Amino acid sequence: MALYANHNNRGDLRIHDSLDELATDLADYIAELSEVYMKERGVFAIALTGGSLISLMGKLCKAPYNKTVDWAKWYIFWADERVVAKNHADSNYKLVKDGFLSKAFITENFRLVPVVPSHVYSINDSVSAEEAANEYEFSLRQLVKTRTVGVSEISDCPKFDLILLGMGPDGHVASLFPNHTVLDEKDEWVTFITDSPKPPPERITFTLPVINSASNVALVVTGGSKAEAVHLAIDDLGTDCLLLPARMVQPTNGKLVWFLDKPAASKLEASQFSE
Ligand SMILES: O=C1O[C@H](COP(=O)(O)O)[C@@H](O)[C@H](O)[C@H]1O
Repeated sequence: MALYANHNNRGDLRIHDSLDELATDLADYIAELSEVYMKERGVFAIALTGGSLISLMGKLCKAPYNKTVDWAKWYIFWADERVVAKNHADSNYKLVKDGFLSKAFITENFRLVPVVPSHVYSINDSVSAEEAANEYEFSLRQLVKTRTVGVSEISDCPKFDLILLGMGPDGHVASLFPNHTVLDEKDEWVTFITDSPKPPPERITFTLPVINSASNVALVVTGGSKAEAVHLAIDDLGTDCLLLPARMVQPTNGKLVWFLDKPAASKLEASQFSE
């Protein structure tokens, strides 16, 4: 049985007994949002990351979602990407392609589920990290102009319908690492780093203003190795943990949801949220 709770100011918590249960809930959540924004805007702009999140999205490629989701209206982006070739084992694009997109094309019944290839916005992997970030931001600016991606009501930032993030045991989200100057970036939408503490070193990443302008942000975090970071990111602990990247995810006009398994949620102070 999943525990659905709301934390005072850190969003909704969905704590699951098993990864299978979490994956079903995540697929339901994404499919529901896809339908909502399809009706509201005619398209669904979703940004993914890499890591363990992608295998947890796998159920979307299976029944009933493979038939109910209107894949042709999806526009897919990356909230962070490693600056490596698209066929490199470290590429977040490759992870999504192998673990999700390629499966979305061929279903159990061998019927096509058409994610339109031109709606898949991967980075240019043949230029420097700086150029790749600039090019990615340029593409985004064109898509915001045409409102394929919405725009924030309070800044010129893109307003993604959904940004799906994982979190590392150090509390990093996308490629925003603890104590890194990238956390202070306020002007750019997409920036780059060349000194990631987690390999590979060169990455591009959405900045916090872009993440926090989204209509919906989901943090999908599993495993006991992340329990301490989950505690620091969610519980009320005074000012000490405010600079943890995951804690800096605070959608201004959007909704934040945490998908956790029990080991990841094991250090949460239950008194701070209501069921
Ligand atoms: O390096 C990265 O790590 C995070 C977390 O990955 P996980 O495997 O611990 O879930 C991921 O969200 C990010 O996209 C990736 O570049």
